[in-house]
Amino acid sequence: MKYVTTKAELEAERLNWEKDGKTVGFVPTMGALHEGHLSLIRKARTENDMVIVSIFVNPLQFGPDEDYDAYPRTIDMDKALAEKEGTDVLFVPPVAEMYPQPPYNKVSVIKGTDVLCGKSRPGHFDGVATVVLKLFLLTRPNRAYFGQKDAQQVAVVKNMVNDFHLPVEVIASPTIREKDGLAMSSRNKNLTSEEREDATTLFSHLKIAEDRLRSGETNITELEAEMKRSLHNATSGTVDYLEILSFPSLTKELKDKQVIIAAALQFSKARLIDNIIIDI
Ligand SMILES: Nc1ncnc2c1ncn2[C@@H]1O[C@H](COP(=O)(O)OP(=O)(O)OP(=O)(O)O)[C@@H](O)[C@H]1O
Ligand SMILES: CC(C)(CO)[C@@H](O)C(=O)[O-]
Ligand code: BAL
Repeated sequence: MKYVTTKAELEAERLNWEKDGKTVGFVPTMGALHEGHLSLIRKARTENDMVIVSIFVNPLQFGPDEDYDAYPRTIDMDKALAEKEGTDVLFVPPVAEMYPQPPYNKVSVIKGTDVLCGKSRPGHFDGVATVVLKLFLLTRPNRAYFGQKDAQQVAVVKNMVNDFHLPVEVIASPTIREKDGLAMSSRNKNLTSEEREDATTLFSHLKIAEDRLRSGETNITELEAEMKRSLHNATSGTVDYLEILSFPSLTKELKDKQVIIAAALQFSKARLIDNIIIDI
């Protein structure tokens, strides 16, 4: 595995592969790798000749009171894990390599960003779209792999790719969970042991809502309100949102063939999100 930190080093690798007609799979991450990330790398490994993984904690997608500084950083372990999964290039740019000179131009994403995390974290998805576009242009992948845990992110990135005619296939991969159902997330490291125990209630509430929908519940507003109240009572965290929306359009009106039940819980030092997507 090549460990590269500059655009020039990455480009040198990329040009070699281009010359040889190799296909490229790309897995963007913010590091502190876990089985969720590794599942994406494994998928990329089986579907492409070459695999690029990036680790970059992107300041542009964090709000001023968010956890940019406290975000887990475990680069030595990440290098070993990425190498073990057969990554060809691990791209770990310093902030100045991605954002050399302020002020920064940004991509503005307005589709599907007025709900869920987009509503709670203003500007977050502009930051995500900006860095993902830059990373796509640097890595020029045939396929890029994202986790369904961040379902709104997948929808935003797919819309951007579609609207800007970017020549990349965006592939969404299922959420990998701990044995007790908690979605794996780098931020789980920032939970206290009590918070870790009660974090499982996030997924169990999504499951209850799923069961209710599957058994024919049609009063979505009432179901959301009930689930939100119950989640509030079951956790020491603060319920940021629990919403049931059409997927992938993320509208209240259930116009797509799928529905997303999504929730976010804010704990003392970690904000966790999770969702279940079901066919209707
Ligand atoms: N449990 C998971 N299963 C599948 N994919 C995941 C999982 N967790 C993260 N991913 C995906 O890995 C990619 C990189 O995510 P990121 O580095 O932010 O990790 P994270 O664990 O989601 O961290 P965070 O604590 O920020 O939520 C994203 O596409 C994300 O959706
Ligand atoms: C896609 C991403 C790497 C962009 O910074 C990030 O939002 C993430 O890790 O999900
Ligand atoms: N995986 C989501 C990135 C973020 O929360 O900033």
